[in-house]
Amino acid sequence: MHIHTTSLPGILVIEPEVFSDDRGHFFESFNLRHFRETTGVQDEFVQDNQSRSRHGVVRGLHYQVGRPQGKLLRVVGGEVFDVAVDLRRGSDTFGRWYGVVLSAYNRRQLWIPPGFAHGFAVTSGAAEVVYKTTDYRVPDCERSLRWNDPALDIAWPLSGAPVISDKDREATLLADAELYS
Ligand SMILES: Cc1cn([C@H]2C[C@H](O)[C@@H](COP(=O)(O)OP(=O)(O)O[C@H]3O[C@H](C)C(=O)[C@H](O)[C@H]3O)O2)c(=O)[nH]c1=O
Repeated sequence: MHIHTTSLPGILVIEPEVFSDDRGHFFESFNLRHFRETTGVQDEFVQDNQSRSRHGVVRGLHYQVGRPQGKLLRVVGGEVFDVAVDLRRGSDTFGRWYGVVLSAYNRRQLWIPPGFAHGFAVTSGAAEVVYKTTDYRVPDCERSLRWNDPALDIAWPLSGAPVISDKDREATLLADAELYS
């Protein structure tokens, strides 16, 4: 497992060790002891999520106030451009975003600690995203940040208007968003 720091302190890109032979390949997609030892992250994961989205979908930018979720993401089919936005009031990187391509091919994983909004754009025909969270979903705590907020200026690799949910169509701008203290 190789750990890469990013432009946003706390956000990590993880590349698993892949064992290939003439049958195909094997890799440990998650090993709690190894994850904790190599990243130093001690958060506990309590929920696994999986979503499938077609080309051009943007899911996000989502976060929970009061019950922030850390997320460990990977793509098991297709490819996405995955984005985290720092919403921690007082952070040196507040309002800044980090994006990375996650795909079934590159097998990269992304660790996003609590305190960030998260979203992704599907750049393949379809994408299957699986991720662990460090707290449960609490519907009343869910918030949406506008994917195309000019204040964020996220360089989404989209060729046209994305397919988004009604919830995301009504998302909040950063200037009006509830933040993490
Ligand atoms: C997130 C979630 C959703 N749901 C139900 C609620 C809805 O009936 C349905 C779809 O929910 P939603 O449209 O909020 O799904 P996404 O737009 O993929 O939301 C996720 O997208 C971004 C990328 C995230 O990082 C979050 O994990 C999450 O907000 O699944 C559940 O039952 N449990 C859950 O944990």
